[in-house]
Amino acid sequence: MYSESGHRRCKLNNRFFSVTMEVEPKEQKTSRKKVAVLPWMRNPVDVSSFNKCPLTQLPFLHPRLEEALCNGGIESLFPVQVAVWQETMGPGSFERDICVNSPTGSGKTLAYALPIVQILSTRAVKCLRALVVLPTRDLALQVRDVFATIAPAVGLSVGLAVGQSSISDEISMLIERPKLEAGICYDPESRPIELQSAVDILVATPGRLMDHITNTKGFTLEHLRFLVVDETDRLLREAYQSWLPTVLQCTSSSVDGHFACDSNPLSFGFGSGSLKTTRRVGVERGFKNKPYPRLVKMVLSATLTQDPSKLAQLDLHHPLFLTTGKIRYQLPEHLESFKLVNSLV
Ligand SMILES: Nc1ncnc2c1ncn2[C@@H]1O[C@H](COP(=O)(O)OP(=O)(O)OP(=O)(O)O)[C@@H](O)[C@H]1O
Repeated sequence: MYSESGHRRCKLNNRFFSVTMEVEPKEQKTSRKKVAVLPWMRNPVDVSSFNKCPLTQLPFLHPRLEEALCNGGIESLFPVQVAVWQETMGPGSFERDICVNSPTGSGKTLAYALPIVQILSTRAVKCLRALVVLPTRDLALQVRDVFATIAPAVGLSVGLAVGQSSISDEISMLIERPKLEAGICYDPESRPIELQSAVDILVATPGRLMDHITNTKGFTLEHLRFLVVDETDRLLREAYQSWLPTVLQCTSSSVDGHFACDSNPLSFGFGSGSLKTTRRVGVERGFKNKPYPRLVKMVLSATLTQDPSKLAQLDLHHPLFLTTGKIRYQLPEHLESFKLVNSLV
C-alpha cells in the first residue's frame, strides 16, 4: 500500500520494513518514450572502479609528457583519464572507438588529449592527424590550452580554427608555404607549390572547420587518424552545416586509397604532394567495409545520448563505452568556501 509520498510498507519474513518509492505522475509515465539501448552500451566499463594514478606509475607514459604534465601542475591522473589510458595504450590499442560518459569537471579533456599526443609523438612527417570538434569557441580555447601543455614537449603543434582571428590569419597559422629562394623563377604549372599543414592537431568549432574544408587551399583531412567529438550531445543536436557527414566523407576512402572527397575542391595541384595515407577497406570480421588504418573516433559527453538514431550519425566502429553512470557534475576533492565580510565605514 502506498502513502501519498510514495512511502510503502512491506512485509517480508513476517517483519515489516519500509521502502520509499518515487511515484511517477501519470502523464509523465505515458509520455516517456522507451528507447532500446544499443548492445554495446549495456555492459560499460565502470569508470568509478578506477582510482587516481600517480604519473610515475602510469605504464608507457613518455618521459617528456610526464615532465610537461608535472610542469603544468598535474601529478596524477583522474579516474576517467586512467580508464581511457588503460583502454587505449594497452594491447590492442585504439582498435575500438571510445565513448565516454563522465561528469563535467571529471577531466575528460586530458583523458583523450594524453593518449592522442603520446601516439602521435612518434610521427615522422607533419600533417593534420587529429581533429577535435567542440560546439563553442570558449570550449575550444580551453581544449587547445590542454593540448598546448603537453604537445610541444614531443614536437607536435596544435592549431585553432574557431573564428577568433580573421580567416587569413587563421590560414597562415594552419598552412605552411615552402620558402621560395630569391632570384629563382617558379612556374606553378610545371611544378605546383606544395602546401603543407603547419599543425598536427587541430581544435575547431564546426563553422570555421567547414570554411577551411571548403575554401582553404592545402587544408586536407586525408591523413586524419583521430576524430574527437567533445560535447557530443550538443554537436549532434545542432547540425552545424552538416559538418559531421562532411568530415566522415573527407576521411573515408575506397580500396585503392583514392579518397571519396578531395577535402578541398580548390586544392588541385596543392596539398601534401607525394605523401599519401592509404586506407584500405578491411574484410575481416568486425572490420568489414571499414577503411584501414581506421579513423579512430573518441566521443565524449557529460550526458551521452543513448538514442541509437543519434549515435548512428557517428558511424562508430566496435565502440567501447566508459561511464560513471548518471552523475552530472564532479565537485573538486577539496572545495573551500570563503566569507568576505565588508565593514561599512
Ligand atoms: N589529472 C589532473 N590533475 C589535476 N587537475 C586536473 C587533472 N585533469 C584535469 N584537471 C583539471 O580539472 C578541471 C576539469 O577538467 P576538464 O575541463 O577536462 O573536465 P571535463 O570533464 O572535460 O569537463 P567538461 O564537461 O566541462 O568539458 C580543469 O580545471 C583541469 O585543469
